[in-house]
Amino acid sequence: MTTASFQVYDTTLRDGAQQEGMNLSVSDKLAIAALLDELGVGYIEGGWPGAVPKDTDFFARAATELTLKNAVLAAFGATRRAGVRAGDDPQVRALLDAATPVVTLVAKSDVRHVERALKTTRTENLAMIADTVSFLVAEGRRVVLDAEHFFDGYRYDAEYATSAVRTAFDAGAEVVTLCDTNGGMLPTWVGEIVGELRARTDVGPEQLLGVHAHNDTGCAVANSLAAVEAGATHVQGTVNGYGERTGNADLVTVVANLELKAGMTLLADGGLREAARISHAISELTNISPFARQPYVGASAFAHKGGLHASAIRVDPDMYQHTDPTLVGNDMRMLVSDMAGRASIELKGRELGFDLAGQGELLSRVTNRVKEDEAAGYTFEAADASFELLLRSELGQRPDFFTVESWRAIVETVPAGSAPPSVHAPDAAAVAEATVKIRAGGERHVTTGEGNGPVNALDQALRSALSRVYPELARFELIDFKVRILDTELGTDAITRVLTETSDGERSWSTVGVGPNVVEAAWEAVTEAYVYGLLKSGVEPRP
Ligand SMILES: CC(=O)SCCNC(=O)CCNC(=O)[C@H](O)C(C)(C)COP(=O)(O)OP(=O)(O)OC[C@H]1O[C@@H](n2cnc3c(N)ncnc32)[C@H](O)[C@@H]1OP(=O)(O)O
Ligand SMILES: CC(=O)C(=O)O
Repeated sequence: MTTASFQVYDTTLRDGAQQEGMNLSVSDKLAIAALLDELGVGYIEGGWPGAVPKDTDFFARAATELTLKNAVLAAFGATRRAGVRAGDDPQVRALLDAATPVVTLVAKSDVRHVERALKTTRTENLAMIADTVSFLVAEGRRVVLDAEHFFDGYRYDAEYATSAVRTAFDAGAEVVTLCDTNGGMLPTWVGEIVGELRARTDVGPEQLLGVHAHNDTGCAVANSLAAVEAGATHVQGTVNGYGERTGNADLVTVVANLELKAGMTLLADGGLREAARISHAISELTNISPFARQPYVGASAFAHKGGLHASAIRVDPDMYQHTDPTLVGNDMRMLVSDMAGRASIELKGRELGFDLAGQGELLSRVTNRVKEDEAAGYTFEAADASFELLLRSELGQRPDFFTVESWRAIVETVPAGSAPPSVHAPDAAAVAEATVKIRAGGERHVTTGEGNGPVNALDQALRSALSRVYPELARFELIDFKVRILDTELGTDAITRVLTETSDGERSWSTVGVGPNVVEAAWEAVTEAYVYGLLKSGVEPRP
């Protein structure tokens, strides 16, 4: 929402859902609507009732299942068809049946679309706008008119595009949204056109010009801001920039810019501070991985890698940050890598709960070790747990839960039937067996494990030995395993890096292993994961 004079209008559930690969259930849409309301937007466009059956259901269920405290719902649809009365057009009636306070109509404002897509006359298109808007207003609806292809249409025939806007206002529309439907505009063009349109159109005090920008030139956010700068007071967009083709203006970025840079107050209840959480929660519901480099709310938006950056940030975070991440619910993070310096290590240490200030010799040692290990193939920015264990070993604080005497793994093929058949050779199955010898709990343990591969077999054998001493280990589960060769020109002879992610059901941690042998690299990553997991479970070491 949303002040009386400025409207924040979300179209994630309508235009966002037009993104390739997005398929939301009605329950997903209801859950997203609740999150958008929490974010504090003023308007939630729920979909196109009467055209998309799921959207018809959404509005029916929303009436009883959705309690909104900040937003109102808008139903989206088109103006009446050519040659019929608005009240007789089933699509228009379906908009009424959705029973929303706001109805948003898409209408043609580019004369080429009127003549070639709608195949009607200039006059009839204006009549379609006037009739449908006035019909809905008479039925007690607040009407937003989305002037499709407005900017392209204005550049082609400004007079006609302007007449579409005037017609909508004259018929009672509260908002006319200027759409960059093809997303081909640049900010200067948008600013000039909105300024010119305002000069040509006598927009009344209760009438708002809006903007709806697609991102095909990568300028959707900039175009939205240019329109606002030129006088638009209703801005449309989608959370995470979802939408048709390359998407819509990312509404969170637009609003964050307007609130944090232009000093406006737009979201109800200080919703901007919840933006990162809500953006990620919506990613979960859309099942589309969050984009780490997304402005403001992305995981990397305030992540610092360069040693020089860290060194200045240690003095003042503002030196390398354009704003305070907590204002959008995000966090500053330090990344440790071969680009780290002593300041990066000190700040990362602080993030992990270690006060390393003033320990110059230790910081140099850890920095050098990180650089050497990274040169050998390790990557600590993707493996925070391995970095903490490295730091602890330099501090003399790495707990000794167990010691490994030796391990071995054998892989062999057996006739199909005794194990699931191999994908490539249906008559045979590859199976693995491993033996580990470790010391833990004051005893020597020699255990074996079987698995569908050597890592799985080693993991089984290790668990079987360790769980006798550390039953807590039963909760640990490997949830991701990534292998990469580091010197591609050597092919199967290359050094291998393994990254693992392990979970205890509540949180997860990442470790890294490197070696000329993939099983050796995996063994290192897996054993480090168990050490870290036991450490964080608060288990007393019993070596
Ligand atoms: C820019 C945007 O993103 S607008 C939103 C786009 N979203 C969608 O299209 C999703 C929902 N759409 C649908 O379910 C279907 O396209 C429907 C139900 C709307 C129409 O389906 P159909 O009747 O089978 O027509 P079809 O999709 O082939 O063509 C669209 C029709 O709408 C007409 N039309 C297009 N824009 C408008 C408009 N602003 N006002 C009135 N009619 C319009 C077209 O001229 C075409 O008419 P025709 O069938 O007489 O040629
Ligand atoms: C209305 C709309 O989604 C567009 O013109 O892009």
